[in-house]
Amino acid sequence: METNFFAKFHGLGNDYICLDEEWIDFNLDREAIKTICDVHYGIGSDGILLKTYSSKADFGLRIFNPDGSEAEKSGNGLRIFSKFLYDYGYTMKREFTIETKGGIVKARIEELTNGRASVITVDMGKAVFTANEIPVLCDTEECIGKKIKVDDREFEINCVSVGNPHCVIIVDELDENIVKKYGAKIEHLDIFPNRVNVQFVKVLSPDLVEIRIWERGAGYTLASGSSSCAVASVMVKKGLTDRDLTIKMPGGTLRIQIDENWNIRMTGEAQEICSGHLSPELTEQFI
Ligand SMILES: N[C@H](CCC[C@H](N)C(=O)O)C(=O)O
Repeated sequence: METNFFAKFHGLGNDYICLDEEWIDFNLDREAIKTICDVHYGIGSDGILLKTYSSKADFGLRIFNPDGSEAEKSGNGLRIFSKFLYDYGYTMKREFTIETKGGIVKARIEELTNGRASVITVDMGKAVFTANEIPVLCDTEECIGKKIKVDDREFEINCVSVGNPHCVIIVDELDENIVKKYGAKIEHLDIFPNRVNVQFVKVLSPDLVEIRIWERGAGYTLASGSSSCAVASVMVKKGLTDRDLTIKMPGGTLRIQIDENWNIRMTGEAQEICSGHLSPELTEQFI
């Protein structure tokens, strides 16, 4: 590994830049994150995955959104990070643990293609519906099937945490314009003290749903692993699907399995895009 080395990956079109905290010579602060994630002043990305030391798991991971905020969990991010660890020789194991701000998860390299990780499974932890653990301000213990009004429109929301907070809205038809207009407003509602990720979901069959995503701190993305975990948990809670289901997104599909104790397993692909070094003219701004 060399100083300021980076590798860029995507998980179903949700892209991330991997950095190793032992190999960066600048301060990865809010401004640095926003610049690196900017498509004009930086590389461009839906976020940064920073490899850190962990005393509790095999590896540590910090997850940053392109607005500079830090997330507790990222499903696509965890598959990508697992691939980064395996492909770049940080581990020879096919199964290992990763400590995130939202808890310790277990990753498994399911398939290799040409010796590189291609399909990864992550045990993402448990779905939590208790309102004050999400958090969401709500007059009942759980915020399931609650009606809210946003400007001129009413929505029925179902809130869940999978380490990071989510607001799931079931619709008959998916409309990208609605997602972009109201996702941004819902993200910042006062009832969500830490903001929230928003998903609109259309049920297609007992084992297939389609979603559109507005991510906290990132906006409209083509796919989201933790969103898929959140949606699957709400679907099972409301009895709308099987416990083993496929989530269809613009960027592709993920398989999610929810067990009787609300443990979530996510399986899907991750692909490398490019690698290289951040130039001194970029990083010297942040020393
Ligand atoms: N924006 C999210 C983190 C990234 C989630 C998404 N990219 C995924 O794959 O789970 C948050 O602030 O909680």
